Amino acid sequence: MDVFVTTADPDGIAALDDDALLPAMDVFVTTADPDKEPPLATANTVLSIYPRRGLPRRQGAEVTRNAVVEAARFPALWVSFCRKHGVEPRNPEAYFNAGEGGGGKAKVVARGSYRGMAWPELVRDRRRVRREYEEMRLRIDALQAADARRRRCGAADDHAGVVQVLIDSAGSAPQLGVADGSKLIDLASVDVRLPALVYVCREKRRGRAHHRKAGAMNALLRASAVLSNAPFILNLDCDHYVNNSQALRAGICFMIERRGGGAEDAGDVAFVQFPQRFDGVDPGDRYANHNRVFFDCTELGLDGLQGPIYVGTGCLFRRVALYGVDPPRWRSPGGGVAADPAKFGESAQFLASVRAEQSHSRDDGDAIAEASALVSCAYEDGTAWGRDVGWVYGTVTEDVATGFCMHRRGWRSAYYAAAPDAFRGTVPINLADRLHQVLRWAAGSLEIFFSRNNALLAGDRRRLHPLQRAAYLNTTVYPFTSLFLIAYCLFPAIPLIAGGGGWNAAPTPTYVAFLAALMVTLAAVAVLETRWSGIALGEWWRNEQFWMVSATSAYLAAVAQVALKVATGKEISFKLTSKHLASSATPVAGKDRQYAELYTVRWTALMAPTAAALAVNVASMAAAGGGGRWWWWDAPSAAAAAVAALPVAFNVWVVVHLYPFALGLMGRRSKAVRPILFLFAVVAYLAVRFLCLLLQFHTA
Ligand SMILES: O=c1ccn([C@@H]2O[C@H](COP(=O)(O)OP(=O)(O)O[C@H]3O[C@H](CO)[C@@H](O)[C@H](O)[C@H]3O)[C@@H](O)[C@H]2O)c(=O)[nH]1
Ligand SMILES: [Mn+2]
Repeated sequence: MDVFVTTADPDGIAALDDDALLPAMDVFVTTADPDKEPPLATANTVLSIYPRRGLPRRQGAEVTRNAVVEAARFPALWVSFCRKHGVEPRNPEAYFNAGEGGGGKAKVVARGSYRGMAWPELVRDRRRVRREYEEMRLRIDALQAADARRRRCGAADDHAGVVQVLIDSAGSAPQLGVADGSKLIDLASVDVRLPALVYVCREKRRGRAHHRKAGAMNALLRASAVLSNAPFILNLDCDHYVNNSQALRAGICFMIERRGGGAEDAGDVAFVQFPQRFDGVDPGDRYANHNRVFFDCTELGLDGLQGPIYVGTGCLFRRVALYGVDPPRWRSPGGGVAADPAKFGESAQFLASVRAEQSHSRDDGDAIAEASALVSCAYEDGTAWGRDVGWVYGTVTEDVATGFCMHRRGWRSAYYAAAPDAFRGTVPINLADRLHQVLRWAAGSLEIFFSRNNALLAGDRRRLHPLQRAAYLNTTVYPFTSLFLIAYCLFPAIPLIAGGGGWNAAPTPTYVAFLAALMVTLAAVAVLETRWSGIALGEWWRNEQFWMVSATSAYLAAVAQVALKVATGKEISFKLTSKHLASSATPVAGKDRQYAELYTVRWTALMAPTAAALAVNVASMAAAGGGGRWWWWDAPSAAAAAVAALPVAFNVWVVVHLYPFALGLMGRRSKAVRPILFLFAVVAYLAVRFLCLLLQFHTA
C-alpha cells in the first residue's frame, strides 16, 4: 500500500481500498511473431497480470494461442498461490528464477516481510506450484517445436480473425476456495476468482495494410469495448511483465476525478506512463539500454509541464481519451462523447459502448460475434481510426504520435516511477539488434515530423503548452543531428591524413572561447543529468558513447529512409526486436554464457558510416604520430607541440566515444585479442593513405 502515499488524495485511496469499487481495467498484451517473441514469455506476461481482465492477441500464430491456453490452465493455481502468500513478482519465470539472468538462487519471500500463513506452508506450496510451472513450460516448449515445423508452409499475413474467450469473467463477489486435499494447495479463505482472458487475432489479408502494432491496438480497443468496456486500459508488450501489482492501482489514482475538480483535475489526465525497466542487460550496459537519463530526467521533467511523452509499453490509458475526444476542461458543457458512425464505424454495439462510458462484462455469443466483426480488415475503411481515433497510423513509433494527439487536444499525462518497478521487460543487448531498434525509433520520429502531427504547426496554441511543443519538436527532429555529427567526425580528420595544410595553424581566440563555452555547457548538462536521474558518471558516459555510435549509424540511416519515404512514398518497415527469456538463461558458471548475445557479431549496412568514422580517426592519429609533428623533441617549441597535438586530441575524443562500437564489431574476440584493434588501425591507416595518394595523383 505504500505506493499510494504520494500519489492520490485520501478520498481516492479510501475508495480504492474497497476492491468492489475499483474501476475495471483491460490489459492489452501484443505479440506478433512466435519465433522472435517466445510464447513462453508471452504466457508469463499474461500470468503476471493480476487485474480483472486480460486481452492478449496475436497475429496468425497458432502456437501463441496454444501457449496462452496452456497459461490459462495454470493460473487457477498460480493466481491463488500469489494471493494466498502475497507473492511478487507475479511472473512465475521471474519469481522462480529470481536474480538477474537466472544466475542466483530462487527467491523466497523475505521472512520478515511475510505476513501469510505458516512459513513451512509457503515452502511446501511453492514447491508444488513450481513443479506445475515446470510442466507447463515443457508443454509450451513442445508446442512451439511442433508449430515451427507446421508453420514453415503457413501464411502469417493472410488469415481470418479469431476472438476466443479462454477464461470467463467471474462475478463481482469473492469466491473462496476449498481446503480439499485433492487440490494441490489449501485454498480455504483465498479468493479464487480469475480475471477474464480473451484471445484476439485480427484478420489479416495480403495487400491490405495492417498498420503493425497500432493496428493491433485499435483492433483490441474495439473488441474490448463490446466485451468489457473497462474505463482504463493498460498496454504491455509481450515481454513486459507486471513486477509490482500495486502499481496498477496507484496508476489509476492519477486519473480518478476528484469531487470539486479544480485547475489540476485528474479528469484531464489521459495516460500514466511508467518508466521501462529491463532484465538481462549486461552489467556494463554497453549499449545504454537502461536509458535512465531519458526516463528519469526527460520524462520526469515533462511531468512538470503537460506530462511525459507516451513511449509504448507500461502505459495506462483512459479509454475515452483514445476515442479522440476533448478533455473535460475543453468539452462544451453537458457535451458527452458523440458516438458518430462516420468516425467510429458502423457497429451499433460499439457505438453503444462509446455512449455507455462504463464497464460491463459480456462474453455471450453475440458480443463475441460482434468482436470478431470489429477485428476484420474492412472495419476501419472510411472511418477516422488511425487518424483521429485510437492509435495513430503512418509511423513506426505510433506511441509518440498517439500521445502527441492527446496532448494537442489539451489532455495531460503523468509519470510514475513506482518502487519496486511496476513493469520489467527485455531489451536487445546485441549491437546489430540494438542499432535496428534505435533506427526504428529515429525513423518513426522523423515520420511524425513530416506528418500532420508536426510539432511546430499542429495543435491549438492554448491547449498545447509551448514548452511541451518544444519538447515534441526535439523528440521528432533529433535524428537530423547525425548530419552534423558525421561531418564533425569525418571532415576535420581527412586533411590530417591527406597531409593538407591548415592543421597546424594556431586556433583563433574566438574559437577558443567558443570551445570553452561549449565545454562548460556540456559539463553543466552532465551535472544536471546525473543529479536528476541519479545515475553514476560511468553510466552517463556510456550514454554519451552510445549517442555518438547511434547518431553516426542509425540516425543517419533514419534520415535516409525518411527522405526516401517523403520522395517516393516507400513505407518504413517495423523490424521486430528479438526477445530472449532474460530470467531463464541457464544458470551456468560465469557471465560468459549468460550474456552470449552481447558477443554475437552481425554486420549490418547501418554500421558502415560509424566504421568509416572510426577508421578515419584512427588513421589520422596514426598519420599524425607518424609525421611526428607533435612529438615534443621534433617540435620547435612546447607551445607548437601543443597546438599540433590539438587535432590529435580531437581524434582521440571521437575514438573513445566509438570504443563500444569497436568492441561490438569484434565480438567474443574483443575479450581475448584486444590488440586486434591495433591491427585494424594500421590497416585503416594504410588504406586511407593509399586513397589520398590516389587522389593526389588524380588531381596532379
Ligand atoms: O507488426 C507488429 C510489430 C510489433 N508488434 C508488437 O509491438 C510490441 C513492441 O515491439 P518490439 O519489437 O519489442 O519493439 P521495441 O522497440 O522494443 O518497443 C518500443 O517501441 C515501440 C515503437 O517503436 C513501441 O510500440 C513499444 O511499446 C516500445 O516498447 C511487441 O509487443 C510486438 O509484439 C505488433 O503487435 N505488430
Ligand atoms: Mn520490446
